[in-house]
Amino acid sequence: MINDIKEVLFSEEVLRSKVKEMAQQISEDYQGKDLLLVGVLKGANVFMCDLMREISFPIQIDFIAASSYGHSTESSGVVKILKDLDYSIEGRDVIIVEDIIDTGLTLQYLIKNFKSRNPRSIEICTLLNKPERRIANIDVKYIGYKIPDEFIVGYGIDYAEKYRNLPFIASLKESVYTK
Ligand SMILES: O=P(O)(O)OC[C@H]1O[C@H](OP(=O)(O)OP(=O)(O)O)[C@H](O)[C@@H]1O
Ligand code: HPA
Ligand SMILES: [Mg+2]
Repeated sequence: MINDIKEVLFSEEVLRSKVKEMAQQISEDYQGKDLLLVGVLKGANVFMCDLMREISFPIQIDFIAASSYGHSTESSGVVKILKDLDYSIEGRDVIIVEDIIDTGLTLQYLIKNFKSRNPRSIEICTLLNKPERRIANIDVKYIGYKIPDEFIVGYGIDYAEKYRNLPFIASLKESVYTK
């Protein structure tokens, strides 16, 4: 697995302190509110688990599973919902938690879908933002890092369903996905 890595972009230690900082900001902004964090599976799984444990008051969580990349490094442009939310978000203060925003097509679809369910408020929190490839314009309140236009893996993020279990975030050697 390590032989497939081009460069480590964010180590475990660096991620830990960034996630803590993001959770502290959310804790300040949402203190006294009835916050629901919605993780977008599968990619946001690891980030969501670390983020929620650094939030300083009781929150609720839910997950939606959405996929548009499949086994490719390019978005198919079609967002498939593989698992919907378990609970209603009507009247709730919702933060959608994403691992990465690339073209923005996944979030464009999810935000439209969520808004039709009448939440009280809806904001976005993403660990990574890759603005160079953006197709859909998304308003993002919480961003961990801006990253260059490279295909990355680790900390929940996959290529062809693999590498999610790397504890750090890294770029992948092009030979891995061009062969
Ligand atoms: O901004 P976009 O171009 O839409 O890309 C971002 C989305 O792509 C990835 O999901 P993917 O479809 O790979 O599903 P996964 O989370 O199960 O890996 C990632 O987790 C985001 O949800
Ligand atoms: O760079 C990426 N890596 C993995 N999955 C992704 N989904 C959107 N962008 C990426
Ligand atoms: Mg993926």
